[in-house]
Amino acid sequence: MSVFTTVTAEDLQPFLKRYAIGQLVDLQGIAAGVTNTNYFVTTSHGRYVLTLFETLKAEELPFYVNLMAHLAQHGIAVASPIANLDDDYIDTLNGRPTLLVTCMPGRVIDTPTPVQCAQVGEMLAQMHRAAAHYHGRMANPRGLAWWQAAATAVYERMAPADAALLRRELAAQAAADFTALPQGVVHADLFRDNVLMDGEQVGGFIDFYYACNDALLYDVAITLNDWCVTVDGDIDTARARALLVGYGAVRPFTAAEIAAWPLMLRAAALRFWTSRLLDFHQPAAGEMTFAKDPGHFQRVLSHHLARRDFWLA
Ligand SMILES: Nc1ncnc2c1ncn2[C@@H]1O[C@H](COP(=O)(O)OP(=O)(O)OP(=O)(O)O)[C@@H](O)[C@H]1O
Ligand SMILES: N[C@@H](CCO)C(=O)O
Repeated sequence: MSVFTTVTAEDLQPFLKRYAIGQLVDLQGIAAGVTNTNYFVTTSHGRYVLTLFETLKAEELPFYVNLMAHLAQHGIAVASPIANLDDDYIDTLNGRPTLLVTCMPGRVIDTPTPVQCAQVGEMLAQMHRAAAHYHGRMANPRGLAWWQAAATAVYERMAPADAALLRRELAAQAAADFTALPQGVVHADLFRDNVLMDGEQVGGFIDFYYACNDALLYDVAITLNDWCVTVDGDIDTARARALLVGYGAVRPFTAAEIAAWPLMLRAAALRFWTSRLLDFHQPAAGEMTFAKDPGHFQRVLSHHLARRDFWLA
């Protein structure tokens, strides 16, 4: 469940008076998600999603919320933040910072088709273009230094062969330099469960709370590693090609990106291998965790290491 902070209709009515979105008609807790409390809020004007932030503080939110507003203004399929009558996107309810956004069409899908992957690739490239003039800045909080610290915390609990693979890959990534690649704002967590698909179209990208400034190619690799791999962690060629063609038709890959692609796919796998290892071996005290399988991203990485044919464009 993902209602950590309960909201009743009585709580919501005075809150909604601070907005211009009509009268409350219905309030439903949303079961999916593990980080924040989310509710569908239906008013006489339409359907919205209310998020109560359980860990992020109000002062940490403007980068993400202003980014969503910027992208929505440029026609990207993201939920559009709704401002209150003081012209603030971030408000407070039951002791938590809040955000009210438009409800996006579609649903999370488990088994995407190549056509859906192409649409996600196309929207991701459009998102990168639209974010090019976004003024907010955010260093990647889950970059190399974080992977190294996470690995240090879990090495001794890992099987020696797995720990050795992790050490080798961290050394390879420490020697890599992606700073000359095209940079910009990346979502950095565009897994299937952070995209609503409306049939074959992208209904909306959600959950921008890992967004940051980094190499654009990193975002492509993270997305492909989730949308276009089989259950055993190998690339599904048809889905991968579709996603890359969809992306490249909007923002063609540069020669430097093509050269960096094999190592970037591994970096993106390493990012989630290390975070899942940490969640698995060292769940944060008091946090409600549903640890995801770290072994999956170890297998994704191993397949990338064994691969000889890296097709990007
Ligand atoms: N703007 C939106 N329109 C429609 N549905 C939404 C919207 N935002 C969120 N949802 C629904 O709420 C669910 C949970 O949202 P989300 O994944 O952002 O949860 P979270 O707990 O905030 O984040 P996390 O994925 O990190 O656990 C989504 O799977 C989706 O069904
Ligand atoms: N998408 C991540 C969890 C949220 O960062 C994972 O599957 O490990």
